[in-house]
Amino acid sequence: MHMQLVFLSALGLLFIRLLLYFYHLTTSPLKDIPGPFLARFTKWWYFYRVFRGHFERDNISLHRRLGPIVRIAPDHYSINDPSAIKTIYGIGSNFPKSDWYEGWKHPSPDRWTLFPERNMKRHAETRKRFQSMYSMTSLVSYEPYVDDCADLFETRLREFAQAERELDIAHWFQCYAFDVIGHITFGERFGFLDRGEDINGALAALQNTMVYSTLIGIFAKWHPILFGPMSRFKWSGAAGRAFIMKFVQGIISRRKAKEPEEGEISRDVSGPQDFLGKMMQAHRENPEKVTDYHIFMMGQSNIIAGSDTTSISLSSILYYLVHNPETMRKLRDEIAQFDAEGRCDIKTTFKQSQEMPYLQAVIKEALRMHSATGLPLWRVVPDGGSEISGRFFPAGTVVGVNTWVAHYNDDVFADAMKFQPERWLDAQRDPKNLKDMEAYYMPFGLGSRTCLGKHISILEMSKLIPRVVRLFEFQPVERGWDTLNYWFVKPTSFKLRVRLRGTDGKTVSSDWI
Ligand code: HEM
Repeated sequence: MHMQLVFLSALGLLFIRLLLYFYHLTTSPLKDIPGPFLARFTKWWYFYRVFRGHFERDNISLHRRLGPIVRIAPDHYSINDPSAIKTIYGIGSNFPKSDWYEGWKHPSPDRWTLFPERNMKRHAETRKRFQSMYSMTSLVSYEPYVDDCADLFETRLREFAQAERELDIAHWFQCYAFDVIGHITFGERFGFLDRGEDINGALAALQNTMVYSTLIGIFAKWHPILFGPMSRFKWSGAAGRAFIMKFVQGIISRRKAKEPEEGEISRDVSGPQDFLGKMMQAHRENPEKVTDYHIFMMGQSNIIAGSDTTSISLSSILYYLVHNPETMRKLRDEIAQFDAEGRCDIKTTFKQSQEMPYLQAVIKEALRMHSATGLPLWRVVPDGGSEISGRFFPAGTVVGVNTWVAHYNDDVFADAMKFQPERWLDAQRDPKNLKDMEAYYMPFGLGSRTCLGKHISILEMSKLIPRVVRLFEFQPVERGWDTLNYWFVKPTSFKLRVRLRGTDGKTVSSDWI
């Protein structure tokens, strides 16, 4: 009898829920917005599509078929309209990140981090406190660390060239990006470039974290329930996050143990100074403003947000160069010309790289064609609702623009499927076109949540690309590549043959044997 009562109450509750659900469905002002049939009722459609690992393609094709606003899940709308950018992401827009970002943090409220932070006040305060460490003027203090890693990267490529062995350059870019971010953040390289292997399983741990966070975020309520039990399994993304946290804590403790006394600290700000050094100095000066938790949290953010993103972007730049020989030729011509004028060293300085228009256009266009992140940047419509793309969206609706959808919009980027660095140079003569493209160009996100490490990643890319392109020739082993999108759209492999171009870095060698 007792069991029967429980069963009937559960059934009753389910029925009421279904009724409310259908009431919402039929009265919603957004009910006529098109989308896959299942997406009207459940998030499982979105989950399944993301799980397959190619959501950027699904998202583009949905918009091509169904127009600028598409339903992806109940109350979740993907937008493809340049006019929506300012409303959703503009500074002061007040659209917080959605609960999808919950999956990117430890479930404990005390263990918040910057990237998934949904409390807009705490986010703004924290960001303001640390943004000078990521500024253009700070880059000078990080440049020697990048040079160190670029030296090692060059050595590894020379070895592959000499041994006439093909290499997975996506993997080596990952080694480079990890070592650079380790060096810049903690003053020590992790050693990936020395060994070329996944030391202590850190790369795998990060990848597992990506998959876990991307998927669990879709059903964010499950994250606090599943995180604990799943952390026990080494292969799981939850364990991956725990691994990275321990890894970062370990480095910080080692560094603290080595830290000199207050009086011994060098105040030479013109020399290289890593992130941790800067943070620890700020902590000593004002321990309440820069706490131990801040030091840990920002260090961890750099590793998670700044390694794969940069390596994917480097792969993308080289991918489009090796598949577009004419672009490669033009880039080499620019490098040779700047070299002849004494304006481009082998270890290209950041300043020199910024003066090379074709190099910058190549980087920009490659990041348009293949952006590191490939899911909509979900935000919640604030109180009072909002008009987006000619429709009124009630408060609480989740809306987002996917970088890939924006970048493949033919109205903004003519012939968007085509890799054309020249579009950025030609647009200099057409300010309206340039303004439109810039406004819908978002590889680093937008507005108050735009990438904090953007300048650092541009430093890493701008220095390495001219160096390898002038010293080496590359031949792709296969045309095209495969990618997997678990938030980061990662190439699964990118195999190349590599050959030295000649000691002067100018000789173009004969055909591949
Ligand atoms: C080419 C390389 C990179 C790309 C394409 C990239 C892309 C992005 C994007 C798209 C966002 C915004 C995500 C959103 O709105 O949901 C973001 C945020 C962020 N990125 Fe990057 N990133 C790169 C490199 C880096 C590096 C090197 C660092 C650190 C040194 C970094 C640190 C961060 C942080 C801390 C945030 C969160 C900012 C906030 O919420 O205020 N990123 N990045």
